[in-house]
Amino acid sequence: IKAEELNSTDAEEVKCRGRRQSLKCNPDAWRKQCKELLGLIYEREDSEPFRQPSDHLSYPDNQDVIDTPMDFSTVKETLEAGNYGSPLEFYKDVRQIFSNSKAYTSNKKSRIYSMTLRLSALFESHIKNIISEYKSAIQSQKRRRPRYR
Ligand SMILES: O=C(NCC1=[SH]CCC1)N1CCN(C(=O)c2ccco2)CC1
Repeated sequence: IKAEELNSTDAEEVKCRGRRQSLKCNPDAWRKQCKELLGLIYEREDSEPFRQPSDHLSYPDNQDVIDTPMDFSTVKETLEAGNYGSPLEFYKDVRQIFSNSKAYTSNKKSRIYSMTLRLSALFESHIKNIISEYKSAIQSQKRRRPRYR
């Protein structure tokens, strides 16, 4: 069979078989990429208030406003324990951190809330292609298996 006779999915699959470990085709590459992204977030001073669970003593109403507390140390532990099945689950938890802060803050000008705006701009600019590379790696790994009904 000549290469040009392969359809695009086959060609993609053949290409991926050859380059299994490359970023494009490795469906597990996202874990390392998310670890690196977390490192970037930790480097930012803006992440300081979000690296540990908010202490309910100084923010008492936090509990009733926030039904899913989340912070970057929890995300880091979950990622390092291998308890995220995909970058989408990682994405969901990180976005929870930002939405909690938004839900909690009384005014949009609050210092802490403005920190989450900068952090989420950084986060969104990186997570986008981690997720799209993951999705295309999954696509190219899909072998067409006959579906037995
Ligand atoms: O207490 C913490 N973090 C843990 C810390 S900070 C240093 C010691 C332990 N917060 C405060 C509440 N949070 C907000 O997003 C917020 C929005 C408007 C006002 O507060 C989340 C972060």
